[in-house]
Amino acid sequence: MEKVLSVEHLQKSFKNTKVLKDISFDVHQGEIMAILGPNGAGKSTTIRNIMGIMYPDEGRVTFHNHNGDEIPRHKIGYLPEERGLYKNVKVMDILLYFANLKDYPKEKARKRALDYLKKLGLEGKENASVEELSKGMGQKVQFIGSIIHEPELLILDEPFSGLDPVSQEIFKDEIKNLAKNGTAILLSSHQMNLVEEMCDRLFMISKGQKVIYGSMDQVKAEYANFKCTIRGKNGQNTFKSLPDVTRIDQSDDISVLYLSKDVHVTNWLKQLPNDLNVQELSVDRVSLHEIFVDIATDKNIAQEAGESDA
Ligand SMILES: Nc1ncnc2c1ncn2[C@@H]1O[C@H](COP(=O)(O)OP(=O)(O)OP(=O)(O)O)[C@@H](O)[C@H]1O
Repeated sequence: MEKVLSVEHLQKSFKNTKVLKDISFDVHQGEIMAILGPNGAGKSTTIRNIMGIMYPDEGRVTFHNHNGDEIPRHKIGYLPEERGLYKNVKVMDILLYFANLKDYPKEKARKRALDYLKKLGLEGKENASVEELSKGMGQKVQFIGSIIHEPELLILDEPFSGLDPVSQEIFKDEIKNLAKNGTAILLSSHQMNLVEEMCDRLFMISKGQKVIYGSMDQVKAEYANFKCTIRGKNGQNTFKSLPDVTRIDQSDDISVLYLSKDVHVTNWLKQLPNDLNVQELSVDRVSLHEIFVDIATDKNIAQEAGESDA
């Protein structure tokens, strides 16, 4: 698929602190690319540099063949982390205002607005004033505002925050639909389960630096080793002679054994000691959530596994 956005070697400092250190990634047509990282990692700063809200000290942002101020911003949709809509304005008026800012035809925008209000469970709210809406409803309206003009690239900074689980699912499906229809999507989110379900590729950043970059499948193959969870009364010594165990977490009667990368699971299971107390046993892949927590807490799964590059 065609490359829509390219971020190359971005560097940015605030006062004397470097918050972006050589950030590079691409977003392609029709894909959902996640930008992930702990609080303060530099996600929003990266996004603000892409949007031209601030400028990088080094590096460049390219949208199709355009750089810097030449980028046609009306072809980009943006849901910022900071939410806010004018309070005493009708929902439809504010959506038409967003469309107008992007030079999008008014009648087409009205039709799209009504369609999306319906899809997002806000049918009949077009004449409500924004101040009558709940926080989640307001967020839905702001989301519609970011896509009303059929952008080629959609940047969503924490789109799920503050939404109930049902609304999160609706947003997730809608974002997937947009990608299916060709929109390139860059998504920042802390909801790892949703990211894991919906994203094609991910870029993980920690302390302003790349830690992981690759397709979801590559990342899983590279970092999501197996773990074996055993419920039963077992001491640390029980597992001492077991091969291919990189870490053991034990609390009460639960032991979680993290297995090394290329372990053959069935062969490994055969080596469990005979005197093991097993009430329950499961073998699973480490989730994206666990990979994230390890990186954020400097346990460094990523460094152990080696870096993936897309
Ligand atoms: N305008 C600014 N002036 C000074 N420092 C800033 C500014 N904006 C961001 N920072 C700093 O840059 C770093 C990265 O912040 P950023 O908002 O990009 O992180 P983030 O990954 O989006 O975090 P979060 O998940 O908490 O939203 C932080 O240390 C933050 O304090």
